[in-house]
Amino acid sequence: MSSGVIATSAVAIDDVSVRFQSKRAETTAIERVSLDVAPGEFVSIVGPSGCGKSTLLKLVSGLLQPSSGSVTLLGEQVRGPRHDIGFVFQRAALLEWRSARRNILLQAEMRGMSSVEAGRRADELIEMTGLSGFENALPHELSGGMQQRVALCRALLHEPRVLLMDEPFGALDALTREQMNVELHRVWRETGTTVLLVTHSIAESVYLANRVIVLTRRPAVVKEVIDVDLPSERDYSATMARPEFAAVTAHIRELLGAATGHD
Ligand SMILES: Nc1ncnc2c1ncn2[C@@H]1O[C@H](COP(=O)(O)OP(=O)(O)OP(=O)(O)O)[C@@H](O)[C@H]1O
Repeated sequence: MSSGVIATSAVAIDDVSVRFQSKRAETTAIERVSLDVAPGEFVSIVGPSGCGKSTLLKLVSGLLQPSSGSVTLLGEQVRGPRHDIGFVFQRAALLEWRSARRNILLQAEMRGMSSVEAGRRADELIEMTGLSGFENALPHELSGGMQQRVALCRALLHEPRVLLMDEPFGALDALTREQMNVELHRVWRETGTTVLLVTHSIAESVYLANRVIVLTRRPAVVKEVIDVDLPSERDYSATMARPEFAAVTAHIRELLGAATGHD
């Protein structure tokens, strides 16, 4: 940490606004949003389409600078692209000519990691995400869920303390998505990584998170922050059947209904 200050938050978004300027108009995507994410926390972000969720992740990764306010990642103000994070997008974006394992190892090559250490870590992640036996398969030989697992392994290879996920399971069928939720939850518990997840699925947002941030329609402001009071070990079916789960998801649905103005 350059400032010598001990970071109490993994991510601190402080009074951030984002305005996009074009020749035709100015769009305010985010309006005075503040959010603190503790180390090791799993935070889901939900909100109406186009409200500014991806913009929020871009701010944290340093791909975008706020118009006002500040973003701090691991104790350092974000002033440009940060390479000490992991990022998983909706599309796995794998290199078609490289095997699953070599796609994962791409991360190490780009970072100049020791190949022995990277290989050890890749094998550990392959095992953790159930990809064993498919290390040498090419992307077109993998299912959509498997491709996303490879993308997850690639994002975790350098053991980032913060993982950003932008609708990572949006292109998967419902059943595969549930399986990926269970796996992601387990991987998160095993790695202790701080996760910020943008999702359109209310069930996913609640099943995975310690907290759910509900944003309003654009310009996004924080409508409500919901603490998820569920056991940290979460069997999927048992969690879905819990009355607290039903109550929280119903509450979020209501908030989003109000947020989109269709109420
Ligand atoms: N580079 C940009 N230039 C101009 N406007 C932008 C830019 N990036 C995003 N926007 C606008 O900012 C708003 C928020 O976009 P963003 O992608 O963050 O929304 P989102 O909540 O992630 O959407 P979705 O849920 O549909 O993926 C939208 O109105 C979008 O058109």
